[in-house]
Amino acid sequence: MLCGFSVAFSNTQVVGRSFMVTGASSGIGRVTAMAIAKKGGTVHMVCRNPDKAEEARADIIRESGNTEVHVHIVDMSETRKVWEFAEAFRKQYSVLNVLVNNAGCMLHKRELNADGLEKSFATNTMAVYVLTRTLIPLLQRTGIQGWYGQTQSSITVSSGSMFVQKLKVDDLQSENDYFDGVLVYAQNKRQQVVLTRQWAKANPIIHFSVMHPGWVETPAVSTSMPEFHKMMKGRLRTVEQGADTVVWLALCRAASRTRSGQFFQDRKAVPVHLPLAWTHSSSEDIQSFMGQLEALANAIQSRRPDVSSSSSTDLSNPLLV
Ligand SMILES: NC(=O)c1ccc[n+]([C@@H]2O[C@H](COP(=O)([O-])OP(=O)(O)OC[C@H]3O[C@@H](n4cnc5c(N)ncnc54)[C@H](O)[C@@H]3O)[C@@H](O)[C@H]2O)c1
Repeated sequence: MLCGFSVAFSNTQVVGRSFMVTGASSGIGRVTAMAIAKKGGTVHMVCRNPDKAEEARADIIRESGNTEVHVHIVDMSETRKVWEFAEAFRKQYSVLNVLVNNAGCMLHKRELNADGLEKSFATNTMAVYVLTRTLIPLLQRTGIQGWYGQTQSSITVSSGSMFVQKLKVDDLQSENDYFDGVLVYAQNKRQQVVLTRQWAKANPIIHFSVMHPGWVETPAVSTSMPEFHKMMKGRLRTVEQGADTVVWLALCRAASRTRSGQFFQDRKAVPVHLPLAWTHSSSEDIQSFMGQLEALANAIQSRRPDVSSSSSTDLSNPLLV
């Protein structure tokens, strides 16, 4: 079990550095936002529920004494809203040092967002893709502007469930088979791992990482996997233990000196496939996946605003035909 932060790390201060954490009002995201605030960083909390977000913000300010904590209300399942938020943020702020893609969900019913995308995919994959892609120029600019010797980073909270999934490229919207929310979630988490590798290759100035927090006592587990939660009672990690590697990746210089694009567990880079696994992807599949995300993102960006208010169940949606 983890034993907490190392001595060198406990001396880290990040005053003046700017961090964005999605899903920051509860669980791992909230602990991460708190840890950053306590080290003096500016925190941008991206949350869906305004009341929970304000309650978390007030708690973080009270406990950390840091008032540089800001709330942005965004429903990450709504791809166009994510893009609009990221665009506005990129224009409004001149600095972003670290992006933590933490918001995630496991849904047990297939539902579509206003863009016609399946909501688990939209939240876990498309939101991460659109937010990161839109903010990469800001992360790069921040590096050029003067954080010499300090790397800008993007961290994505994936899951160990991705180990049982091979990237599937022929049904990103989970239209063809019975909708199994656990498998769809695991597939999305594999997609995050693939994305991280591709971004690392394409953007050498930024440090990309993706990680598994372990199995953690959070609302996500108790509400989405009640049976698993019951079975694991007393054996789940505390939320602080679950957030440890995210916080380490976000704050520690040693973390940003590791090779970009890797998957971390307990502060260590580990292989993204189990021994003898069948989960390796061909380069054609990876290119197809990246191409599909790019096409979806471009289609959403180029749509006229009046079209985005169409019905969430509109199967004639141009994005999906
Ligand atoms: N708890 C675990 O055992 C575990 C294991 C592996 C991976 N994870 C991952 O850790 C991350 C954090 O989850 P957690 O365990 O802290 O649970 P949590 O439920 O406390 O946190 C999830 C956060 O994501 C936010 N979120 C979900 N959908 C959103 C949406 N549409 N728009 C905006 N925000 C949204 C929630 O509001 C919440 O703040 C998730 O990505 C999850 O998949 C958790």
